[in-house]
Amino acid sequence: MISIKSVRKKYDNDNDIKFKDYTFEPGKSYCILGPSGSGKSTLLNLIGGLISPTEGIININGTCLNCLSPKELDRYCFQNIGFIPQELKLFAEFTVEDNLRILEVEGKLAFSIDEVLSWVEMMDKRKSKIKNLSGGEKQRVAIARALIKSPKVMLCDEPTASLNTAKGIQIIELITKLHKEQDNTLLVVTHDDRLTGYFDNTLNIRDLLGGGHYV
Ligand SMILES: Nc1ncnc2c1ncn2[C@@H]1O[C@H](COP(=O)(O)OP(=O)(O)OP(=O)(O)O)[C@@H](O)[C@H]1O
Repeated sequence: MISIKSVRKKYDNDNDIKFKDYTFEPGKSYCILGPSGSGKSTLLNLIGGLISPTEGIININGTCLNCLSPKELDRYCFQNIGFIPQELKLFAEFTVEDNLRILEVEGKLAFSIDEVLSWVEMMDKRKSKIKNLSGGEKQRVAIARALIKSPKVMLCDEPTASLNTAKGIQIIELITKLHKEQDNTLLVVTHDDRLTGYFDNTLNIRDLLGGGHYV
């Protein structure tokens, strides 16, 4: 279960975003829709522990994220959260398998590289450098990288943004299929309203914003 309570993020330049209290149920998938600049990435980054709230509490399965020390937070997020950012942050000069292998220095991985690459149908590209892959293939590597820890929470920021419609749908089908198999809680933020049918729940970011920014 993920709950946000009285959460507010005030950026240095006075952008001030307040979120309504909300609980995301365990094992469910959520699509959060909203236009550019509406606060989708802010919400995801807060839940993923990448940024801290100015006020409020973010609780994941009984752990208050913003009560942890920076070191505890790093460890918690590594073990419990699979994050697929909009900019995938893969190492372009490294091979597919080396992009996964470098995670081993951070901690024990739940699955083998072979397992996760077979789930995302990338076994034949394991020796390819990231810079030589298509957008959809890179997205598959990012999915494998997030899943290899068997996280209880999966967060995806605009997973179809750089893909054409057919490839985008394939990626969403893959993410939601793996979510069901792995029984994690899945949050996908997107501006693309063609994706809504693939999720247990669809929210508009308006439903989650509590005034002060987006009205
Ligand atoms: N680091 C930052 N410093 C200051 N303002 C920021 C920062 N990050 C985001 N913002 C502002 O907060 C608001 C919400 O941004 P956010 O990135 O969460 O929106 P978004 O819905 O994810 O947009 P997009 O779909 O374009 O990624 C915007 O007005 C943005 O300019």
